[in-house]
Amino acid sequence: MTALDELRSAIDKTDQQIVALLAQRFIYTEAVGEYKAEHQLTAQDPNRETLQFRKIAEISEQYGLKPDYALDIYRKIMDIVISRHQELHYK
Ligand SMILES: O=C(O)C(=O)C[C@]1(C(=O)O)C=C[C@@H](O)C=C1
Repeated sequence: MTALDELRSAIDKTDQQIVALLAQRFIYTEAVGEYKAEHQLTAQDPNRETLQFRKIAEISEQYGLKPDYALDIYRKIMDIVISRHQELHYK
């Protein structure tokens, strides 16, 4: 195995963990979406997002990750969640 193969194998293992956690997160956000639809709450909650983005930036710094990288990824994740909540709301 070359050094490149070893690095790619480590990336594959990490991707497996990321996707498993992402799937778990979407299970929770699906339940939030059902709750919101039932209680007529808006799909997006900017105050909650502000708190989350602050926390995500802090955690990124703790792990030596550029906060902008994590914030970009989380913006995308939350946009997907918001679209899904809108779907649940109007179904
Ligand atoms: O906590 C909520 O209210 C959610 O809908 C979940 C979530 C998230 O993915 O974390 C998604 C959209 C909201 O704008 C805020 C947070």
